[in-house]
Parts: sequence; C-alpha cells; structure tokens
Amino acid sequence: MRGTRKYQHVIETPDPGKWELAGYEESLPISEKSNPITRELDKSDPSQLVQLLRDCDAEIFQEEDANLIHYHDPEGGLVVLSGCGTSGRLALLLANSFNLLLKGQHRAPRYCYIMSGGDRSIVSAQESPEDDPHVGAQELEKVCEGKKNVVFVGISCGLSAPFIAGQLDLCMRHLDVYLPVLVGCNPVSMARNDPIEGWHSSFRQVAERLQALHESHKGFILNPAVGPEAVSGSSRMKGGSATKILLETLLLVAHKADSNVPVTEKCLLEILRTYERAHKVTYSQSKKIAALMKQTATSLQKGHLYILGWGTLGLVGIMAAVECGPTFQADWRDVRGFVTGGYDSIENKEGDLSSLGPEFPISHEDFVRNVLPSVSETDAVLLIFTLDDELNQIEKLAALVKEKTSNIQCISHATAGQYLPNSLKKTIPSIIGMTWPILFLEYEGTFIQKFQRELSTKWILDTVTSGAYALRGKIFRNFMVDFKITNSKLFHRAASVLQRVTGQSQQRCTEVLLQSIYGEQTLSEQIRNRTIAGHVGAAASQDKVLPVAIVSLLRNCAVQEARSRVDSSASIRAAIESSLNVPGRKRGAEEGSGSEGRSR
Ligand SMILES: C[C@](O)(c1cnc(-c2ccc(S(=O)(=O)c3ccc(N)nc3)s2)c(Cl)c1)C(F)(F)F
Ligand SMILES: O=P(O)(O)OC[C@@H](O)[C@@H](O)[C@H](O)[C@@H](O)CO
Repeated sequence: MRGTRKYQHVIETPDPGKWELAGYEESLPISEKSNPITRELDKSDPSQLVQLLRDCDAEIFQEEDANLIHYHDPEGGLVVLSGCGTSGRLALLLANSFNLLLKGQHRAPRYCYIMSGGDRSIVSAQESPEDDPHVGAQELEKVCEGKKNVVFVGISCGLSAPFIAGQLDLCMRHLDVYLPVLVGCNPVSMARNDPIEGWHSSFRQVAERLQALHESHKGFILNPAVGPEAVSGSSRMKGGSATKILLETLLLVAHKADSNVPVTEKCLLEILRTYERAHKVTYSQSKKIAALMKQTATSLQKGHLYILGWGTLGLVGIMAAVECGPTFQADWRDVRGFVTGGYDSIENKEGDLSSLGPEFPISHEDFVRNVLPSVSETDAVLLIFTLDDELNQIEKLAALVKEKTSNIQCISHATAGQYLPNSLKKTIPSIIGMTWPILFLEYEGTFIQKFQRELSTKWILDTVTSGAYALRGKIFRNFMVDFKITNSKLFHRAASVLQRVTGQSQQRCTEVLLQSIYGEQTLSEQIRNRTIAGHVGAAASQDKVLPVAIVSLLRNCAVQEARSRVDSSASIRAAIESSLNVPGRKRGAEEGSGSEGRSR
C-alpha cells in the first residue's frame, strides 16, 4: 500500500500456523510479547487468573545476570527520575521515598521527578505526551537549570518512549553535567526502532549511543529481562514492579555507599531476596485475592470500585485505578483511588490539583463528601493500610462505608507481633492480611518494609484489576483488545494485535485499522499519506476502534456493519469470538477451535 514506508518497522504476518517457526515471537520486544503462561487468560476463572498472574510476576526473580552498577551519589548533586504513564508515577513514588530517607538522615532533599503530561498524569492518564522528545528535553532543562552534576534516570520499560529518548539525547550532549541512566525491560537490540516523527533518531539509536558510554562509565543501561507481561504489552505490571525493585535496591545501596558502608554483591542480593520473599508472602493470600477479584468484576458490571489507601499505599492505589483507563478503556469514574491527606501527602511539585476537574479530588475527605453519599450496594470499597496507621480513623471510615454498601474489603499490612483489633475484624469481614517478618537492616530496614508493602499492594491491585477486566471480556487470549489509540506505541500495538488475531497481512490490517479510525471504507489519498501522529489524533476521539477493526477483518465486512455488531455484543471478547467462526473465513494464525471455553 502506498505510504507503507511509514510501517516498515512493523513485522510482517507469518503464514497460518507458522508464527513460532517464522521466529515471529523471538523477534518481538520482550515487553510486547505474548506470554505463553497466559495464552488462555481469557478462559480462566478467578483463582486460575491469580495463579497465572502470580507465575508471571515470579519471572521477575528468575536468575539473570543483572548488571547492577555501583555509583556514589554526587555530593550536593541532583537525581532526576523521569518516565511516562506508570513509569512517571513510579518516578514520583521513588523520588518521595528517597527524599524521605535523606530527611531521616537530616540531609536536604536531592531527588526530583518528571512525568510526561505533568502532575495531572498522577490522577488522569495522559498517554499522548510520551510521543514528544522535545518536551521531554525541555522539562529536563527546566528542572536542572543551574545544576552542575545531575544523575538522570530515564525509565521506559519498553525502551520505547520518545519523551525519554529526548531527555537521554540532551544528557549525552552535556556529559559534563549529566550522568544518563536508562532503565527498561528489553535488550537494546529490541529497543523501539521506528522513526520518532519530527526528530533525528529512533529510541534504539539513542540507546545504542548510551550503550557506547557504558565502558567509560559515562552512561548506564539497566535492563533486566523479566519476561513478557501477563497481559501483552501492559508494562505497568512486571515492568513497573521490576523498575521499582531495581531502583529501590540500587538507590538504597548507593546511600549505604554514601555513608561509606562497603557495598557488596551479597548486600545487593540480600535486598533482592527480600523482594522475592514479598512475592511469596503476597501470593500466599491467593484465595482471598481471587475473591476480591471476583467481587470487583461483579461491582464493575453496574457499579464502581473505590480504593482508599493510607500513606504511600494510597498513591499505589491511585496509580492502579488510573491505569484502568488506558489499559481497559475504563471510564475515570469506574475505579478511583483516594489517599489520606490528598495532595499534601503525595508531595507532588504542582501541589493541590483538586480544582482541575471532578476526577482530581483524591483525599479521604473528598471521598466522604463527594462520593460516599452516592455509594450503593453495587459499589465495592477497598481499604489499604498498615497496622502502624490510625486504626480508629480506619474503623470510623469503615463504619461510614458499611452504612452504604456491604461490599467492603481491606488489605492490611502488619509486622510480626502486630494484630488487627477485633472491632476492626468485625467491621470488615474480608481481610487480606499480610504479616511481614521484622528486618534487622537498621535504618534501611524500615524503608525495605515500606518498599515491600508498596510492591505487595501493587501486585494485588494489578492482579485484581487485570483479572476483573479479563472476567468482563476486555481481554482476548492475553491481548488488550479495547484500548484507545492515544499514542504511536498504541497505534503499532493495535496493528500488531490485528495481525495476530486475524492472521491477515500487515498491509490489510493497517488498511482496516485506518478505515475503523476514520469510519470510512474508502481511504482518500490525503488520509493515506497522513503521519502516524495524524492517525493517532483522529483515533483519540473514537472508541472501540480496535474491536471494530478486528470484527471487520474477521467477517470481511464494512466497518459500519462491524461497529453495529460490536455495539450489540455482550462484551468485546464475545464480539471477537462470534466472528472467529464465520463460515468461509480464511483461517487465521494459531487459532484454537475457538468454540471451547466460557463465553464472556
Ligand atoms: C504480542 C503481539 O504479537 C504484539 C503486540 N504488540 C506489539 C507492539 C506494540 C507496540 C509496538 S512498537 O511501538 O512498535 C514498539 C514498542 C516497544 C519496542 N521496544 N519496540 C517497538 S510493537 C507487537 Cl510487535 C506484537 C500481539 F499478539 F499482541 F499482537
Ligand atoms: O515505561 P514505558 O514502556 O515507556 O511505557 C510508558 C507508558 O506508555 C506505560 O506506562 C502506559 O501508561 C501503561 O498503561 C502501560 O501498562
């Protein structure tokens, strides 16, 4: 198709049944691959879903030669953590954690964060700013004005965000000021290589320049291989967890080195082992996690899930809630997070954002005033706290919630020897209670406790939200099939999912994807020659673009007919399933008989 040069980086569809042989899977970026463990995620029941997600999370700890580096924080220097989407929210969480650690050592804060789309991305997903390398560089210059030595940590799990590429490029043009570090979960050879529109390099070219600096210790790439995501491409899950584990371990050790405690491989491994133990402690609650997932799926049919967290567990809850939008096309009202103290407690640089819109108030008071009056039995409320938090405050809030809905659950974190008061157990019937061993790692020990509880909570929430939406038919096999195409990565993902599900050629898939975006069967020359950014702009105002394209391809029907079929189906997955067995259709790749399993 004319203009296909734009898509030269997309891999051609192998012949039916030849996907493995054609080396298609091997050539895919790990962060975008389909994980064989979850090939039938969409046919699993809640407890099977928890096991599958647990096994995928366990792959993070598989033996790999993690090339951790040892560097000392420059005295008085600045450490900038930057990312898009989930990676940006983690940058905020990490910067706050280590500024708190410095405060405890009576030292000035030295960490700051950058997130694409600005602080509003904390509460409202902004997926398109990740495509702009110029803004990335400008934001970094703004934060580093007048600074002489900066450690820059760019986080992009897929090694793909142009926003981060722009920042790394700026660092490498001023190595006298910056020490650039790239964190991600793909080998450099699988870094994204399609051209960044309006810019001079691809992400991979930037990553290769950085790789060349590794020998001279002028730049570093930390890219542990953690295996494919349980939901293909959903780097908020294992990618986010691996990023948190890696950077917390590295920065904790850097601070030890700062206080001239010798850094040993043993000490690094000891900290990594505590995270592995956190995986075991967390998933020892699998039965209750499955019950929470089931309840969440039921509530999301007609109601909402409200996550009320204490301390940084509240920020972890907000992050999980926000990510349901770009991942499962959830409405911002469907899953919402709230944190004690609101914006004061998350210490974001732009301060209180409550006035930006109805989704922006995030304090418990906001929940009680704006949301609780309309809570009903169709809604579920999840409280997340530790036994060091104000238990009587928690009990009071739980009692208020109970007046409105009996669907109240909680995740509680205790240290060995702490027990939930009976009054609280009576108020909240179902409790996912984690008990953590006491750690004798002196000052850092309290931080490792905090990090473990945050990660444990993230695992549970990622599992519960992903599983709940899978149960609601938003996932086909292990692919997200209903996301809004709001940036270039999601455009390529939509095209790739089309190829995988229909087995049709890259050209045909791209053609129908554009028909679905523009709602027209015949594409004008002007449309064909638009940039991918142009297509993303047109797609951002459309919903169900990918499901409509899938049905149109499977049934070989016009997008108008496909759209009416999708709109009248019980779920997205049902619309796809019923289109797979259309008589006389060219068999797609690696398709089972398609009729087995549950109908969702
Ligand atoms: C797994 C799967 O084949 C698939 C999904 N997404 C993709 C992609 C999603 C996004 C891209 S991309 O933006 O071009 C990209 C993103 C990251 C990276 N390192 N390289 C390329 S490819 C691919 Cl290549 C395959 C399936 F089945 F989902 F389609
Ligand atoms: O960290 P990456 O690979 O650059 O991805 C950055 C963002 O696209 C990503 O975090 C996205 O918001 C999430 O919905 C992924 O599950």
